[in-house]
Amino acid sequence: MPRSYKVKESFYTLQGEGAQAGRAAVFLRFTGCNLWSGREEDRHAAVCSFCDTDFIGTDGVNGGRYTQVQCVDLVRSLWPGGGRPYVVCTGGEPLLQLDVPLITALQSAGFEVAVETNGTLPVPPEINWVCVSPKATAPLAVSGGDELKLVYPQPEPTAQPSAFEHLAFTHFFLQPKDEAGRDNTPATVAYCMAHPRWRVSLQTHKIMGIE
Ligand SMILES: C[S@@+](CC[C@H](N)C(=O)[O-])C[C@H]1O[C@@H](n2cnc3c(N)ncnc32)[C@H](O)[C@@H]1O
Ligand SMILES: Nc1nc2[nH]cc(C(=O)O)c2c(=O)[nH]1
Ligand code: SF4
Ligand SMILES: [Mg+2]
Repeated sequence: MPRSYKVKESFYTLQGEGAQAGRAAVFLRFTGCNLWSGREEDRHAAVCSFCDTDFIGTDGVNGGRYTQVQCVDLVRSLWPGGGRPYVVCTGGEPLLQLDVPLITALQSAGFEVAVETNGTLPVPPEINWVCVSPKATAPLAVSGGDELKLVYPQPEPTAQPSAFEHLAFTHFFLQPKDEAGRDNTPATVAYCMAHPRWRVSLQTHKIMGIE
């Protein structure tokens, strides 16, 4: 039996965040995370308590249990043709499942492979674009990549922007934490203006009303 991947959902949209914002991409959202069960009743006790995503189960659009071949076929079927085929692997925590055979199979199908990770797991060097988003007290297992995208603010001393500036990332972004009853954009703008190595990343898909 070939191994199977649990996929919550997969869809074609524009990357909303970070240095690739505005770029067409197939999103491949894997089920499950190591920093939160995904259940609301566990949120208050989770290491990562502000997640904006449902990553439980396989019931989303194009969700299911897929072999490597089926996964690649799904991603390929969602790309419209032309351009620079791009797949963003996210979750949940994609590196609980995304492995080198799937990465290289996606690349053989013509895709550049990006990952959105919380940085607690080793990142296969084969990945073309690495976005790390550190969380609260979760120990970082990653020392570099293409972009570090920190949700801001987070109260923990271990999650302050200054704790990451020594790392080997090309881009350093602060992304306003989306939370009910509070707009974190002004504080994010103020921090970036006072500390110019940081840039603001807005969740532009939410502004545009797309997935
Ligand atoms: C849902 S996570 C999945 C990937 C991975 N588990 C991670 O945390 O990077 C995708 C991106 O959304 C960001 N994110 C999650 N909740 C957010 C929120 N409430 N406000 C702003 N960004 C958020 C994460 O930091 C991450 O950059
Ligand atoms: N459009 C769009 N861009 C995104 N960038 C990162 C996302 C994620 O949930 O990982 C995301 C997402 O969910 N939608
Ligand atoms: S690490 Fe990522 S997927 Fe997991 S709970 Fe936090 S934001 Fe959500
Ligand atoms: Mg999202």
